Amino acid sequence: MFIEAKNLSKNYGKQSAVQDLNFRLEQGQIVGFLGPNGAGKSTTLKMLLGLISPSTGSVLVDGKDPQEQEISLKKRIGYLAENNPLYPEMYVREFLAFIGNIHELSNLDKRIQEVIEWVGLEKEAHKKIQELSKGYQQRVGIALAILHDPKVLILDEPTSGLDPNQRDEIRHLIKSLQKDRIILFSSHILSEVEAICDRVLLIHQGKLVCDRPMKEIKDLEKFFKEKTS
Ligand SMILES: Nc1ncnc2c1ncn2[C@@H]1O[C@H](COP(=O)(O)OP(=O)(O)OP(=O)(O)O)[C@@H](O)[C@H]1O
Repeated sequence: MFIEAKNLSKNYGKQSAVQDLNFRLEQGQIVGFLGPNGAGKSTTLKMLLGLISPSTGSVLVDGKDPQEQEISLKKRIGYLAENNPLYPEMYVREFLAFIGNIHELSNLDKRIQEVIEWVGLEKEAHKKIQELSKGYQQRVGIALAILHDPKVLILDEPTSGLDPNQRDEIRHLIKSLQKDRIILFSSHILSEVEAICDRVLLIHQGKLVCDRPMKEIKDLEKFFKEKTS
């Protein structure tokens, strides 16, 4: 499986949000997608998911346009949105079952239990989502993203709102999912990107200003500032 952006651009009215991006993502890599506020990260992620269409250029998932094969593609992609939209009135298990049914998963109870343990929600799983702390709500979002065992994980700031211990746990979790998957995640926490990513895509004012292996970048914070100021 691969995801390819080819001359990808998006304008909102007269404003250009993303300009002429080119990159290719392969399985087995965790790729950090970085950039200052307003650089165009969420816009790019939404185009990769087929949620919004490019103004020009294209996204290819296994050589196909995600907008033309929306349902089959959704089965292969897990997405944690930046604002992590959840149903606050639902209980954790009820919510995961609701989503699992949409994905038509078999052995759903077993899978829900597995995912709940995986993201460390055992003690909170009997609660309504609105009763959970921000960090635990974030874990529900991650449980949701991985429930159907997708081959591609797109995570928009997965550790926002988490304390340092929780961040470590989620980091290990993401690492454990690396094999055979494409994982793309955006984060403003550069130490986390340094610890977890194999590769860094850096976007500034809608343009890709770096696509490099993490090991070639000595000090990511310094590098980020040099490229984006
Ligand atoms: N629906 C929209 N309509 C108009 N402009 C938009 C829309 N969504 C994003 N933009 C603009 O496009 C640019 C890129 O925004 P985007 O949300 O992709 O950036 P980002 O890198 O994800 O930022 P952040 O780190 O702050 O979340 C910004 O100037 C933003 O105001």
